[in-house]
Amino acid sequence: MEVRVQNLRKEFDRFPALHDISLDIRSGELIALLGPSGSGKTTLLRLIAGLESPTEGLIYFGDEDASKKTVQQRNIGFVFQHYALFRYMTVLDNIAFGLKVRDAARRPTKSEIRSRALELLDLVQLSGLEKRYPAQLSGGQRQRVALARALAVEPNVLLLDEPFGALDAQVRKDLRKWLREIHDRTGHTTVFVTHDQDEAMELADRVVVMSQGAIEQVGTPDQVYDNPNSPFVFGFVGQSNCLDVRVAGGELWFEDRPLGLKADNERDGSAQLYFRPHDIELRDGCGGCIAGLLVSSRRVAGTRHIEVNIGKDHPSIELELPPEQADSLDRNRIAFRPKRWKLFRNA
Ligand SMILES: Nc1ncnc2c1ncn2[C@@H]1O[C@H](COP(=O)(O)OP(=O)(O)OP(=O)(O)O)[C@@H](O)[C@H]1O
Repeated sequence: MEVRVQNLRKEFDRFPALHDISLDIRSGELIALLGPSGSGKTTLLRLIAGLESPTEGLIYFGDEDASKKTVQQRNIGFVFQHYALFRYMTVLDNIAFGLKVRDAARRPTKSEIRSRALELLDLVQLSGLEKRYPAQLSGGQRQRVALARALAVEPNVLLLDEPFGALDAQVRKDLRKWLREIHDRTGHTTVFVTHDQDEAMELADRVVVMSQGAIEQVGTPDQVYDNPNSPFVFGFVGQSNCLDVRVAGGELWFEDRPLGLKADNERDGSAQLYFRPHDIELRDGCGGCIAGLLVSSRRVAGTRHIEVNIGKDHPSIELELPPEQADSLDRNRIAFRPKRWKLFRNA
């Protein structure tokens, strides 16, 4: 189901947790709400669910105004980071719970409930564990059961709040892939909260980047990574370097040197140059480059990350290079120039 959020504002005791949020979530879409702690992700999720009511604004489910509807009326499926399963119920009973407690008119028969729960258990790849109790499962298995339980009621919208947040890195990675597969099979409109950019980029159809109670950018993972629309998004989604530069005569200058980078349509004045650690080219001589000393070097998977000191008045720069290229550098003089970059003007 399509969900539309219109001009939402939420205050807690006059503290504005969300300012004027508008967002259209398409039917069947998997959307990630991504942002640092306190940016308002969970508050937005709880407003969509009906667990909080907005101070101002509307929420539509399809064409219906759902703003005044209860959680039950909205028919939401939830998975939280620490959403404890019912400890004294078996896995199968946990999954069946939402169907069992339906009012008599909408409740399927006992055998229909059982077969639906078994189907879901199979979907989340836990067949055979139906008689276990939550304490007899791993953390990852518990979250799979929680997802099966949320799906049992055929929710209009599935809301996931850091569902893998408490799990270790490898399990998280596996579950991410698995969740994407389940989503592709079941097609529920899904909103997923995370502060982990890798998780958002890998899983979501679109990413909503939030900061301080507002939406900074909405786009596909490629759009927000390749074309961030603010310094915040550039810095939050992926690694970045930032350098104070000057625009003069359609060119970029760093201190007293031109960088050999054109800024044709920019007015003269100061600006911030953002670029990714791997989007650079090494230079031999320094006609148009940034130069500095190698401070440290560390291996990260297939690349080497090197830190370059470019002068005491500037933050150090991080570059990402193939190990063989990094190892052949003269540590006393690393010269480079961004290949892809973006300029943000100082106000
Ligand atoms: N019930 C509440 N009462 C008062 N303030 C609240 C309440 N819930 C949230 N806030 C405040 O609203 C802001 C947004 O909180 P929210 O939990 O939505 O952020 P978040 O992005 O989900 O953060 P995290 O990643 O840490 O969970 C925070 O400043 C928080 O302190």
